[in-house]
Formats: sequence, C-alpha cells, structure tokens
Amino acid sequence: MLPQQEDLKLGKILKVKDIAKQYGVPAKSVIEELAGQGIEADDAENSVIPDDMIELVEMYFADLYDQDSEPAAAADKKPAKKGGKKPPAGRREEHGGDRGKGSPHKGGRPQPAAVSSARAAGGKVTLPAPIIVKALAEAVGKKPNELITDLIKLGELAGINQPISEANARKLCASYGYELEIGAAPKPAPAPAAPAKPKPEDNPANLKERPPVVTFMGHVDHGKTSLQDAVRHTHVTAQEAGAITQHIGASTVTHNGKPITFIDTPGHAAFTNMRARGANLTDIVVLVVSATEGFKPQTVEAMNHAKAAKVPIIVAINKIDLPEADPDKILLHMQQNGLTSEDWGGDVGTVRVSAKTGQGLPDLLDRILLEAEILELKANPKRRAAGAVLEAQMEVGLGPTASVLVQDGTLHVGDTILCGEHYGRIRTLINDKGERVKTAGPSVPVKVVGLSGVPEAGDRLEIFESEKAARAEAQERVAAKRGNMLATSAIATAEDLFSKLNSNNQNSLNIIIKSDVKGSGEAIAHSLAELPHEKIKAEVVANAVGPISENDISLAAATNSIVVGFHVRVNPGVNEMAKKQKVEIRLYSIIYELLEDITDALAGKLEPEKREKPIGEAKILQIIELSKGPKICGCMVESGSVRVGAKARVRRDGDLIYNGEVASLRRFKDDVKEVKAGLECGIRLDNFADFLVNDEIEIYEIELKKATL
Ligand SMILES: Nc1nc2c(ncn2[C@@H]2O[C@H](COP(=O)(O)OP(=O)(O)OP(=O)(O)O)[C@@H](O)[C@H]2O)c(=O)[nH]1
Repeated sequence: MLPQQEDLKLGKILKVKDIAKQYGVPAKSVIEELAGQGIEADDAENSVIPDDMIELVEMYFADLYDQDSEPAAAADKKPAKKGGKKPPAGRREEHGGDRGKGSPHKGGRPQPAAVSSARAAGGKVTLPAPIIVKALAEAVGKKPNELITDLIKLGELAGINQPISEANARKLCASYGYELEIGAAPKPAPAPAAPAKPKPEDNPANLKERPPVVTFMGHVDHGKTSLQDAVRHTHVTAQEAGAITQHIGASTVTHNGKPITFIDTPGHAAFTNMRARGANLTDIVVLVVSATEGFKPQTVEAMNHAKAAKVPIIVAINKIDLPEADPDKILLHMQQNGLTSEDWGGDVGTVRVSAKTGQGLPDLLDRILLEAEILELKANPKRRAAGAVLEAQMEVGLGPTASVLVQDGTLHVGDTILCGEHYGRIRTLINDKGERVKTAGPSVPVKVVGLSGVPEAGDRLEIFESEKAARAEAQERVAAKRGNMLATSAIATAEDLFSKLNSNNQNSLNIIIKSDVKGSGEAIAHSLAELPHEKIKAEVVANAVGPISENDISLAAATNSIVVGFHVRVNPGVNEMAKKQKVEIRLYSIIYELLEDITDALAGKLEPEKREKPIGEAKILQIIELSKGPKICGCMVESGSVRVGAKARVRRDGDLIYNGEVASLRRFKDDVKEVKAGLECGIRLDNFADFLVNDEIEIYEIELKKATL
C-alpha cells in the first residue's frame, strides 16, 4: 500500500485526492487507475504517490483525462471545461458505479477503442505484431506489472513498452483464458514530427569555424582552477570552499580575437564520472601538471580519459615560479606515460606556465588556438541546436535550469527542447557572464531556463517542433524507464519502497544527501559507495537537490537516516524539528571532510572491538580467614598492579578455576584501590573463596577499541 506519511516526500507531494480534484473524478476512480498501473493505494484519498512515480503518474493521468489524448471512444462525450481536464461525463458515471468489480478491468482504465475492439467475445484477442506488454495487458484486462511478473516466470524480461516474443504472448493469453490472434503489423507510423532532426547533409557553405572547447584536467591542487581563473581574469579560486572545484561549469575567453570555451572540471577522484563527461564534450584537454610534483594518479587517469576520447592533449607544466619547479622531470614523466613532448621531438604541445605570475599563459592560449586550427573545428550555426547538459539544478526564482554546451546549430529563446526526460520552451538563456541572451551558437555554454524538471548532467539537448511532441517523447522515456524498472525488479510497489525505507538495517548507515547541484550529489553517492563496506556500508536513501527541509527530516526519522547537506542551507525551523525527532544533520562544503566524517560515523556505528589488556599478576601466599565475611587471599603482586574492579582469573597448575573481578584490596588494615608489583596485599575476589596457596591470579582489563571499517 502507499505510505500515508507526507514525510516521505522530499519535494512535491502528490496525493490521490489531488489527482481526483484536478480531474474532477472520485478518488475511488483514481485508486482504480493507480491499481491498474500496479500502485496500490489502500489509504484511499490520503495515499501519497511515491516521489519517483509522481512524474509518471501525472503524465499517465494527463494522458488519460486530457482532451489532447482522449481515447476516441469517449472523446465525443467530453464536456468543455476550463483547462480541458474534466473527464467525460460517461466516464464519470462509470467511475461512480460498480464498474470494474470482478471484471477483468478492475484496474479501472477505460479501454481505448482500438483495444476493446481487439478483444472478441469468444475469448479471442487480436493484436498487431509486435506484441507490446502494455497493449497485451490492456487486451486481457491485466495489470502490466502482473503480466511482466508472469512473463518473468516464462523466462522473458520486458518493460511496459517493450515487445515480447509471440510464443510467450500466446502462452500468457492461454493462461488468462484467451486465444491470441496476431494481426498484420501496423503500417509504419507517419514520420514523426519530432525530434526535428537536423538535415542530414549540411550544406558545406553553411559550415563555419567554431571555437574550441577546452578542459583543464589533472591531479588535485596542481592548479586547474587557478589556471582557468588566470585565463579568465576572474577569481574563482578564492570563492571555492576548500579550494576544490565542485561542479562543471563553463566559460568563454577571447584570445587574439578568437573565442575559446573552457569547461570547468573538478579534480577530486570523486568526480571521475563528471570528468569523463567533460572529456567527451571537449575538443582539447589541457593536462595540468605541477612542476614540483610531476605526474600523479589522477594525472594519469585524466590522460587516459582524454586518450580514450581521442582528444588531443596539451600539457601545461604549472607552478614554474616555484624554486623547486623541475619542468624537465615532467618531460620525463610524459615520456614514461606515452606522451612525447614537442621539446623532445614528439607531437604533444608542452607549455611552461605559472597561474600565479601569469607567465606562459599567452603561449598556452596560442597553443590551444593552433591545435584548434589543426582540428579544423566547424559547425553549422543555421541548423537546429544540439548540445549536452553540463550541469543542472533547481534555482530559486528560475525553477529547473540546465547549463548546456551547444555543440552544433544555434539555440534560441522560444525553442522547444527536450533534455533527457524533461522538456519545455526556453524562457530565458543566460550566458557565462550572467547576461540574458537571445541565442547561443556552436561551442557556446549557456544556462537554459524553462524545462519541466532537472535533467541529468550528460543528457542530450534536442529541439522539437512542438511542445506536445516533446512531451510525448518525454512521456515515452519516463514510461520506458519505469517499464525497465518494473522488468528488472519484477514489481516495485510503493509498499516495497516503504518497507525498504523503513528497514532499520543494522549493517548500514542510512544517508539522505541534499546538495546544491545534481552532479555533486551524484559524486558524493559515488564516493560513499566506494568506502570500505565489509562490515557496514553507507546506504543512500535519497539524493536530492535543494535546502534541507522538514520533509527531509521526516524521511530521515522514518528511515533512521542522517541528513548530509553539501553546499546547502537548512530551512528555518528545520534544525529544531531535527532535534525533536533526533535526526542528525551534517553540513559540508568540502567533499574530503564529508567522506572522512561519514567514515568515522560508519566506524562509530560498529560495535567496538573488545580487547583484553593484562595489567598484573599475583601469587597466593596464604589464605586468610576472617571473623566475618568470606576468606581473602594474602598475595604477592609479582608484576604490574592489582586494582579494585579489575578482572581477575585464577589458575591452578595452569587450569582456569575462576574468572571474575577483584572485589576489594587490603594493605595491612587499610582498604586500598591499587597495589603495585613487589608489594604484598590481601585480595578478595568477587563470589569466590576456593583458592589455595600457590594459585596464580592474572589481573586484566577489557579495552574497547573503536572498530575500523
Ligand atoms: N606558486 C604557485 N602556486 C599555484 C600555482 N597554481 C596554483 N597554485 C596554488 O596551488 C593550489 C591549488 O590550486 P588550484 O587551482 O585550486 O588547484 P586545482 O588543481 O584546481 O585543485 P582542485 O580544484 O582541488 O582539483 C592553490 O593554493 C593555488 O594558489 C602556480 O602557478 N604557482
């Protein structure tokens, strides 16, 4: 069943009653529709749609009740309504009545005309090849996920929108009491209006030189940000917390009248994925190597990314202003790593620079432009834009925004775009200087405002003819993703999700990540997954963009998680709520610190390791009877010391005869706490008096050692 807790939401909350209100249908109908999609909503109108399904559910209902996509059978009955969202009167009646109870259409979705006609009265269903899971499910009145589960039992995996083998389709139909007749394959659909593909052959006359796209790569602290800063004449380094670049951005610099686009790329190993993306977008890599340190693991890793992407490398030997700089050593390291410098007769451009003094920077920019000239980089600014998302986030006042690198064509305000699963008309374009622009041509980085949601870094940007077409494609992508999820996880019901979240797994530290941009959140999750996890592991329960909110705390309380904020603030009042609900919030701006702390927290969650520490030995010399109370033994402390409260083990001829504690100690007539080696004393052992002369007493303590991962 769906969780009732609103707390499970990290952002938007969508309840059954919201959907019912929006489309003017009874909650019961919504519940039936949800059930038809494999989402149980036992708590009626207050059931909350799980976060990861909101988009899908919204699209599903928009598709179901919207005028644009109204099933033909019901469309003519549909009354006009503001916004066109009202369901047809006929349908409302259906929902109001007992329809569905006990019928194969219990899921409640009215059968689209094509499908209902496909099901003959005599238990025969007719469908065109290829047989798609969704169509077959509708035809036989099953929930798609039920059908997928049955299909898995037949050894075939398929998503909701995927085709399945005819043999298995027949077997499934037979098991549901139907006979399957496969009709002729449908005529190929008319060429889709979208995406508006660029003309395959670009008129060579339209190809124009485009700026090179350059990425600085290299080991942490070798000076990537400083170099980029120096070429941009800005001061990004000073603003970066902990002086580590945190996410990919981009900027354009003009040298000798020619623009060069630089993509920022972070240096920490955690950002490997992002760096890989950078390498795939870039024309030229500037491998930054500190003249004092030489090649380091991440230098080699960056070099390998560049080589794999077949991107030319220019080596910038940085920090040559330092007295200990040894540029020749770098030439040797280059050689050892398969990069022969021009200085040594090879073809790898090598420039000695100092981000600090500015020495060599013009040479570096000259070398970049020379490399670009050799590459003959061209694009057609007249065609429709195509590009890639560098970074995306939710921004106050702007909504979802995406930093995009236009790779071909020209992007215009008003264009309809699709990025991954999100679409929209471009409301605003903002360049790297923060200025609003109307267009962005090839190799230009630009921030796009107007998308329906936050895409993933690396998503492609495509132009569509119309918003409707872009939306349809987005729906397809979401449904395909959802279908794949269903296929791989059999049935991912809301109940599964909730029970997973609720499970208080002793072997994991549950973490909710909130970060300023998606890329950082991904990088953190990636790093957490890399932490040693033989005994315990960090489990990311949720990973979202934005400030830490009340919903995050509720989710954390429900899932026994800690909330980790990276470059985000805590909303007002949320700290208090966290205290009340005993939820721990940790804020960071430096990834190293975050990882170190989480490592400590993981270790802290483990049972400390117990270790025995010997502290002394004593030998029993005589047994002392007392007028009252149990006997005590008169001992010589032979090594270390004996302490009250310490653990004591008595051995006789090597055999263990007692294991307990030192109850009290006496020196002459006084009670004492400790007696050191070389002294005699009276020892009373806790609950034991059967000792004999010559018994050996070992005194020890149990030390608790912090567990390590
Ligand atoms: N003396 C000297 N110091 C430099 C030079 N370039 C960078 N630095 C210093 O080296 C340190 C690291 O520089 P960054 O530019 O942050 O290095 P980075 O490679 O971008 O580091 P990450 O963002 O952590 O990957 C800073 O303290 C810089 O001031 C240089 O040419 N000369």
